[in-house]
Amino acid sequence: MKLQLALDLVNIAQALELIKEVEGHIDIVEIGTPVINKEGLKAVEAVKAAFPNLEVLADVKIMDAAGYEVSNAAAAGADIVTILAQAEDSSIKGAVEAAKTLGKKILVDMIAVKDIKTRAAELDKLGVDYICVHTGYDLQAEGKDSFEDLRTIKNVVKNAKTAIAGGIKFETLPEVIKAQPDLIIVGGGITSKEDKKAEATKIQMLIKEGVIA
Ligand SMILES: O=C(CO)[C@H](O)[C@H](O)COP(=O)(O)O
Repeated sequence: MKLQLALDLVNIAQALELIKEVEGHIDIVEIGTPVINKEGLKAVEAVKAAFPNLEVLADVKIMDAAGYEVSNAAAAGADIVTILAQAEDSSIKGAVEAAKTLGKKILVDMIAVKDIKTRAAELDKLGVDYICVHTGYDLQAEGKDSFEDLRTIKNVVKNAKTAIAGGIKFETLPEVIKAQPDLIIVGGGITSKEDKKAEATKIQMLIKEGVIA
């Protein structure tokens, strides 16, 4: 199980500062959609230039023109690029093809998908690298989470790695670990804390132990 830190509510300078604090305790850093929408792919460029040894995910949430979008994110330094599960199959194929050519990976975000089981099985056959269940901020505010969805995709996904995102924090981590995803994505659960390094350390240790509550 790997830990991905999601950075959503920061500018480039704040992102660089924050990563410096927790660098040794995360596997992947995500440049979140709000950051890319505000600052552009230069946010990805800046992070990759400053932390070349860290895997960088560009959360561009592609919906169309997938090959082109993947190429742009890859050129900026992204190692992993996101596409929405609700994109056309031809877009998913385009993203996978471009990523393979460029030596990059595709993470599919299942946000807002109604039939998780069917779509996850389809995406798995299309050759994506990660399938990620995700409760976005708007549903988190209604008290929703993705724990059940994670168990669902774990039962149908045979080839891709599984991931989970959305409101995960130290206190809810045991529930996530129980389902054994390959990748756990934590944003506010680390970035909202006063001592981000201490929180990332605690979370990383729990993940490494693979503790099952
Ligand atoms: O993709 C996102 C929002 O669309 C976030 O990066 C993801 O939800 C993780 O952040 P948090 O742990 O704060 O929910």
